[in-house]
Amino acid sequence: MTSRPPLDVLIRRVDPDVPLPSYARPGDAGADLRTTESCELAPGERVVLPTGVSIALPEGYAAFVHPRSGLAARCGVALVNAPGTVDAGYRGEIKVIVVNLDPREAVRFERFDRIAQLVVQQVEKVRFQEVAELPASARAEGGFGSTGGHAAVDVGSGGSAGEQTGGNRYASVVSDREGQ
Ligand SMILES: O=c1ccn([C@H]2C[C@H](O)[C@@H](COP(=O)(O)OP(=O)(O)OP(=O)(O)O)O2)c(=O)[nH]1
Ligand SMILES: [Mg+2]
Repeated sequence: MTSRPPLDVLIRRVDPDVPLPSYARPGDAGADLRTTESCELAPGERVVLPTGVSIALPEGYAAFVHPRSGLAARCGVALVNAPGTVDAGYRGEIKVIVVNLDPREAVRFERFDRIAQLVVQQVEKVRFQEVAELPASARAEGGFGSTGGHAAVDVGSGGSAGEQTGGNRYASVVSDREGQ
């Protein structure tokens, strides 16, 4: 099997001392990102951590900031927006939005700890072609547990994705409506 040569991605250190993102093992999909700031997160607390690097991806690519499974399993650390999307045109410092989901324990990060991993992928740019009817498919409109295995979520008529029936358990996104 022939493997493709690696893609060259331009990178700039915002923090001159930060180690560059690197793959821990051959075959890894994600290159580990480090934080340049130390911090302590109380249970439930979130923080935006700098990584000390910015990149210039070729057009047609995006980078995705994924959580590290070990941190999630051991400490309950998650990324609020996982996976974070780094656009090809973004030249700012890559940031990581970390949350401590452990109900009891604080979590501490030291400078240069590995906090997330960056997966670079080719992405399609699409042209949306509006039609009155979409072509038929086996799944049709079935979603959210429609194949069984657990109680299907009733999203109701006009309900937003993920809305729970019988309660107001979804967060309002009012502040995001300006851009629509
Ligand atoms: O985990 C992340 C996610 C995003 N970004 C940067 C790169 C990305 O190109 C930019 C914008 O991200 P996104 O499009 O997800 O955020 P938005 O809220 O839609 O902001 P914008 O209005 O700037 O697109 O922020 C990060 O550094 N880390
Ligand atoms: Mg955006």
